[in-house]
Amino acid sequence: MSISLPSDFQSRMKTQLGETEYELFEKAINQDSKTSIRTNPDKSSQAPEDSEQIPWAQNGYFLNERPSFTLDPSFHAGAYYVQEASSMFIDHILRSLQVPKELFLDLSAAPGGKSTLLSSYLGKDGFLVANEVIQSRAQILKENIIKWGLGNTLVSNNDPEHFEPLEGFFDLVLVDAPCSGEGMFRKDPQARNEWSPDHVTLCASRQKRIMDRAGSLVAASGYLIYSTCTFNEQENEEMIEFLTSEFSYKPVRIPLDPNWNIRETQVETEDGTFYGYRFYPHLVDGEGFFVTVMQRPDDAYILPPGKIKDYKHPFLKEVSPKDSNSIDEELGFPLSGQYYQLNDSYFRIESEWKAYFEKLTQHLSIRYFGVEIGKKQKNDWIPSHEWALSTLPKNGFQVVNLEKDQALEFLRKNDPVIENMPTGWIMVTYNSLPLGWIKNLGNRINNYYPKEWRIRIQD
Ligand SMILES: C[S@@+](CC[C@H](N)C(=O)[O-])C[C@H]1O[C@@H](n2cnc3c(N)ncnc32)[C@H](O)[C@@H]1O
Repeated sequence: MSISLPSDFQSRMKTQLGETEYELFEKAINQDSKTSIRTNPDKSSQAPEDSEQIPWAQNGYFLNERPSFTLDPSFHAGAYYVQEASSMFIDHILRSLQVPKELFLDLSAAPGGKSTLLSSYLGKDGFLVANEVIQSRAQILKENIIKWGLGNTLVSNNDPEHFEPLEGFFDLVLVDAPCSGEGMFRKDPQARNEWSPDHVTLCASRQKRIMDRAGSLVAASGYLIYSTCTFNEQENEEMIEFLTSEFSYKPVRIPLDPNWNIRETQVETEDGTFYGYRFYPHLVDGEGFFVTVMQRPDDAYILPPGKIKDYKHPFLKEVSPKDSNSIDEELGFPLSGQYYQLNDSYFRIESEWKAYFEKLTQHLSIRYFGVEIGKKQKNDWIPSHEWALSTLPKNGFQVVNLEKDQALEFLRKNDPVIENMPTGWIMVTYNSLPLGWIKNLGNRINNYYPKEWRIRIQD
C-alpha cells in the first residue's frame, strides 16, 4: 500500500510550486526513480551497457534496468558507485569552477557517494578528509573508500565540533547535511512517515549547529558547498541567510544548461545575491536535491599545516623518508610515498600531504588513511585486502582472473574452485579488476576476503 504524503507537506509544496505544478510534482514522486551509477575512471573507463550519460556528471550514467549490484563482482571491486543522479551535480560544480585540487573536507560523508566523487576529482593531486560522526556509518564509509581505492583519502569519525582547531585549514568543505529528506519520499516512501513541520525545524537547527562550525573551516579563497535532499526553504535558502550573517563569503553562480531543468533560486543578502540549485523530480531524472556554493574572500584566514617536529602519535609510527623510499622502490610504486605503521601494518600516503596528515592526526579520530599495504615478515609482504583494491601496482604477485561464478564464491568467502592454481599468494581478479587475495598452500586454500564484507545472497 502506498504511503500518502503528509498534508502539511502537500500544502507547503503547493505554496512553493503553485497548484498546477504541484500535481506534476506529486505524480512524479509516486513513480519509480531511475537507477544511476558513477563509474570509477581509475578502475574502469567503459560506459555501462544499455545506459545513458547523465549530462552534468562526467562519469555518471542512467541505467535502463536495475541489475542486482550485489551479484556483480565489478561492484565489489569498486568499478562504480550506485548514486542517484542529482547528487552528481557536485561534479559539474567542481569542473565548472575548476576548483584547485588541494585539501578537501567532506564533513557528513557516509556512506561515501560524494566522497568517492571528490576523491576521483582530486586524483593524485589532492587529499580528502571524509568524516562521519556516527560510528557504524563511518565503518561503511571506510569500506567504500577502500573499494574506490585511490589512496588520497583519510576517513575520520568525529563530531563537527572536533574540527575547531582546524579553522581555515581546508580549501573546500562540503556539507551534505542530515535533513528532513523530502527529496527521498520517492525512493524511500517510509521517509514520509517521519516527516513533520517540527522535524523540519529540528533539522534546520541541527544544520545551523553544523554550519556554524563548517563555515569557519574554509581557508581564504576556498569553497563551501552546502547541500540537502530536501525541498523546503527553512533548510535551504534560510541556511544561506544564516551562513552569510555569520561568516564572510562571496556568492558563486554555477553555469546551467537550460535543458537540465535545474531551478536556480536567489537569496538577497547584505553581501549580495547568493544562488541555490534545486532539483525537482518532475523536472529532472533524479531525486530531490538542493545545493549552494560560496567562496571565502581572498583575505580570510589560512591555517598552514606547520611543521610537526618529532611526530608522535599514540598509535601511529612514522617511517623515515629514507625507509619510505626503499619500500616504494621495493614494491615498484612511484617514489613519492610516506609510510606510517599502525599495529605493524604499513600505510602509504603521498609524501606531499605529510604535514597536513600529521596535523589532522593531532585532532581527529582516524579510521583509515591512504592505502594499507600490509605487514612485512622477514623479507615477505603479507599483503592487505586494501592494497589489492587500491590502484597501486601489485608487482610480483601471481594473478588469476576468475569467471563470474568463481568470483561470487570468492566474495562469499568460500573457496573458489580453480584448476591448475599456482601456490603462494594469488591476487584474484574479475574482468582484470582486483577483488582480493587467496593463498594456495598446496593442500588447502585460504581466502582472505574480509569476513565482514562477504556477500550473503545466492544467485
Ligand atoms: C545526507 S547524509 C550524507 C550522505 C553522503 N554525503 C553521501 O553522499 O553518501 C548525512 C550524514 O550526516 C550525518 N550526521 C548526522 N548527524 C550529524 C551531525 N550532527 N553532524 C554531522 N553529520 C551528521 C549522518 O549520519 C549522515 O551520514
